[in-house]
Amino acid sequence: MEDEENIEEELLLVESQLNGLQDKIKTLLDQQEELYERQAQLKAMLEISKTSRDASNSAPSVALEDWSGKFSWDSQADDTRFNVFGISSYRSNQREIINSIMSGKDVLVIMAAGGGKSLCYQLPAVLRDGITLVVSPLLSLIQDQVMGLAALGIPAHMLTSTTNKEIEKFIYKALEKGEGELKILYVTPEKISKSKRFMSKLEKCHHAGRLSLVAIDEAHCCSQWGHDFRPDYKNLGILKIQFPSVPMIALTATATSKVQMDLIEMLHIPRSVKFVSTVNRPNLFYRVYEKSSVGKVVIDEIANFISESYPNNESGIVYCFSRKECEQVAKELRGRGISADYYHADMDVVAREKVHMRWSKSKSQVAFGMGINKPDVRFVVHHSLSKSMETYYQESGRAGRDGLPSECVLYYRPGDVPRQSSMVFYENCGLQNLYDIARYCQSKKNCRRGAFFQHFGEAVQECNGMCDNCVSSIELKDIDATYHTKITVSLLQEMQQNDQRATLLQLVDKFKTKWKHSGCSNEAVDLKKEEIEQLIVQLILDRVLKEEFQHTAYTTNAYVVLGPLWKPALQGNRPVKLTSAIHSQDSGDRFKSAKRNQMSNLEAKLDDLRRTISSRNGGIFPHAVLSTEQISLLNCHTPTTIAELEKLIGKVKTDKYGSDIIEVMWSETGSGKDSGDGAKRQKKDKGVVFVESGEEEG
Ligand SMILES: Nc1ncnc2c1ncn2[C@@H]1O[C@H](COP(=O)(O)OP(=O)(O)OP(=O)(O)O)[C@@H](O)[C@H]1O
Ligand SMILES: [Mg+2]
Repeated sequence: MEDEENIEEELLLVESQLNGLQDKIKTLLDQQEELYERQAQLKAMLEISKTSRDASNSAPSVALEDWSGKFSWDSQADDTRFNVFGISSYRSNQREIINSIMSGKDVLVIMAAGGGKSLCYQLPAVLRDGITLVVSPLLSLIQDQVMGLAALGIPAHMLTSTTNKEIEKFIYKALEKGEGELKILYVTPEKISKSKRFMSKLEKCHHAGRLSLVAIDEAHCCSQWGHDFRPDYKNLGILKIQFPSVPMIALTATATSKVQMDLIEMLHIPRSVKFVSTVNRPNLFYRVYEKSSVGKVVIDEIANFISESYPNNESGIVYCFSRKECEQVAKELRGRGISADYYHADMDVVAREKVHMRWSKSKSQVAFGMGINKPDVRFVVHHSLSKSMETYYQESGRAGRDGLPSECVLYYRPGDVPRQSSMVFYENCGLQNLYDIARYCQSKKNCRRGAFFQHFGEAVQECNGMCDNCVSSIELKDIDATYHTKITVSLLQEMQQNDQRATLLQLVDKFKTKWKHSGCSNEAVDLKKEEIEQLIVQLILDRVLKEEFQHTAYTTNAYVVLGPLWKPALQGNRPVKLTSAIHSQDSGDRFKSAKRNQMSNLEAKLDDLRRTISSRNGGIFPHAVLSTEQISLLNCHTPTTIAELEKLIGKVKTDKYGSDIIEVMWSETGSGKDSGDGAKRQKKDKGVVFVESGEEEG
């Protein structure tokens, strides 16, 4: 009997030790996974650095070459740039890239969206004799390019599944026999990997010395480490093998060192000359809005945002989670008077072309979907978060490709994270990538631009007040959520012991019930539903919790379970902080819409001022000088000193525009250094009437 008790006691002890050990193993496995990841990155970086060193050793001309020097084609290139493309000067790296291509080198170009990659292969295509082959992943992108080139009078065609027989015949003749006028031929990667007929025509073209250049656009699609892997891109290596003497240019807006390494290897261009430009898009204003859990409210907010900020039919794109959602949101926006068209790559050709044309010609304001190429897109709205920072960078980067100020707005709610995670968890690094962008969205303090620099491993540059967090006037506070975390973890622990699971939203409900029962005697603050969601996602990002997936016949469900670091969180050893806005976004927006169309004199003057400053600063976004919310705030609080102003609009803007703003404030409110003047004071008193301060005072 006693023996049995002893055994049972020891059994319990062993079991609890085993549990502890299993947790440690889990943590170690997670660490191992991270280290493997880092190991792969470092290996890739080492390899790239070796490759470029080998390349420069074996071909010293590459290292010695000055790509910005003088070349025999200079005057012809300048003439084509100006007279054909209508471009008055090169942007950063364009000339060097064109020169290296013209010298017959293979080239790898990493240049931000809208940086001007197309010119880098289109100009050499025009200058060199023969036909340039361009591989591009999306029909819509190809259509845009071909349309654009046609407008410039450059003979360009595309050969895709939608090309009619007659044009196909024309293209094949041009390739095979050099008949007809063809300078640039666009194809999708499937043509290279799947059409033997096409490849044999291309071979003939090359054999006759008429294949002048091969360009691989959106080259990141080659790499499964990239955000947009396309299996057919993997087969493009064949091009360099079959046409070794033809220069190849691979272009992308984003490539981590790992992806660069992959590209060089897969495309067989180890000696390529590499040009890397900054990822910074200084003309884009980035912001994240809190997204309501009520679908209709979100649509109202988007509709308000568009009609208020872009009343003159300026073009924009809205990205949604799924095609179905695109269709729905487009319909609802139309119902609210916004001319919105729904557009995606799989639509039937005629319908797609119609939509595309309407939008390109600015007959409709908003387009939905992907891969649309219009330089004067003034805003890109994300109805829900993208699946990675790279994807977001690329999609939001469709705004302002003409270099003019534009805006990128993402509507975020934590509940959208599991929607995405159940789609991406099976992808290579899918969850890790998603959590990176979730971190971007959850942050209320960090510079949005800084997040891009960090993600792409680039030195930080000035944001210049071009993101919400850098210019925010919303007061933030840190809530101590250590106790809430304990409750969440113990809740999940109990559930897991009973073999139960909960989705994020179910967990929020369970949390609320448990919170009520816990008596609230604790000093911890009561969290709003949105804050609980935010906390749970933060705990997932901090690995206190994690997501687990279960497949059913129709769908994949994401559940929240204990993560590797749940124990210290349960013991309260690691304080958890949640950043919260004292004034919620919502009330700010309500404030804004209440003031809409009722601009006071002061607001009108501040609006003028922001336009003057923006044009004085080379056309930066007026919104970036002072947002409409900030104008309302100034109107309300009428600051008359720099110190007061700084409290309302932050340091960066005050340093830059403070004296101008204060001047307007003084002129309108009659306040200022010399406000001892009775008449001015009287004017100020009048100005204050609308905030009813007189009544309060009296
Ligand atoms: N040197 C230049 N001066 C003025 N405008 C330019 C110059 N080079 C390109 N552009 C314009 O910039 C816009 C974007 O160019 P392009 O489409 O080549 O960008 P991209 O780098 O391919 O971007 P993405 O990654 O989005 O495809 C186009 O409207 C183009 O005409
Ligand atoms: Mg491009």
